[in-house]
Amino acid sequence: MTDAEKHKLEQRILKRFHKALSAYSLIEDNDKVLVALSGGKDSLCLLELLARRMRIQRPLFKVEAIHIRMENIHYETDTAYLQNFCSGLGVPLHIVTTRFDAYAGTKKPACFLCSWYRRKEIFNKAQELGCNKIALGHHLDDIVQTALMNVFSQGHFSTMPARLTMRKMPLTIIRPLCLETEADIQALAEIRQYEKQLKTCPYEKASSRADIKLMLAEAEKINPDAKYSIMNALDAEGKLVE
Ligand SMILES: Nc1ncnc2c1ncn2[C@@H]1O[C@H](COP(=O)(O)OP(=O)(O)OP(=O)(O)O)[C@@H](O)[C@H]1O
Repeated sequence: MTDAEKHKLEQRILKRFHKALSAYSLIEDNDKVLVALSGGKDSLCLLELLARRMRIQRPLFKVEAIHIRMENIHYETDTAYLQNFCSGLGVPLHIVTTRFDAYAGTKKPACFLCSWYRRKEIFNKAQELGCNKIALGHHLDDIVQTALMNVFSQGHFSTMPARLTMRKMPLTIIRPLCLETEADIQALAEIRQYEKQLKTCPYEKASSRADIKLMLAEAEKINPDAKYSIMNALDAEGKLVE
């Protein structure tokens, strides 16, 4: 990629990030945002963008990061790398270790339990740290794929919103990458040389998300803007703010 192409990519990512912040009122003065950092390209990109934005005068907000280690899942996350990454951005990192029992009297799949216990730790830590917002690294492709999966399997038009105010906790979930494409984030990850984390989860298998991705690629042959069209429909129906 030439320097001019890199510059163009960075400008597009920044523009979409700022558009998401203002269109869905994601950040306000005095917010304290806890970024959920998995170590994957999406949340690394999210943390970089929020940490840089934090240094600008308005709005005045603080950023911290959390990484959850699941003791019983052998994710080889390089925590020293995450620590360095956060230090370089001037962001405190909290590493929390937890575990779940995949066989304990429940028929819920391991992936559901893992994600449920991870969220629980993130919510608890956010409240302990006095954070009012939690930022997740989902991007436009994730949001559009989820919408299609919900239409096909759940019978309703809904998705992961850009901003979700929790009813039972004083917390708001935000997704500042909601207008970024996965391809752009992937390209940025290559430019920045984000370290790839080794995932060796024993429960991970081909998901229905992979099938939806293929289907969406087919739809893009008919209309290259198909995913933006689905995103516009979600926006028009008020599905991106709850
Ligand atoms: N172990 C973790 N610790 C903290 N946050 C996490 C962890 N795993 C996932 N998350 C948060 O949940 C989001 C979605 O998780 P998912 O596993 O679907 O990641 P992904 O689409 O592969 O994104 P990423 O590239 O950030 O890993 C992540 O972007 C991150 O914000």
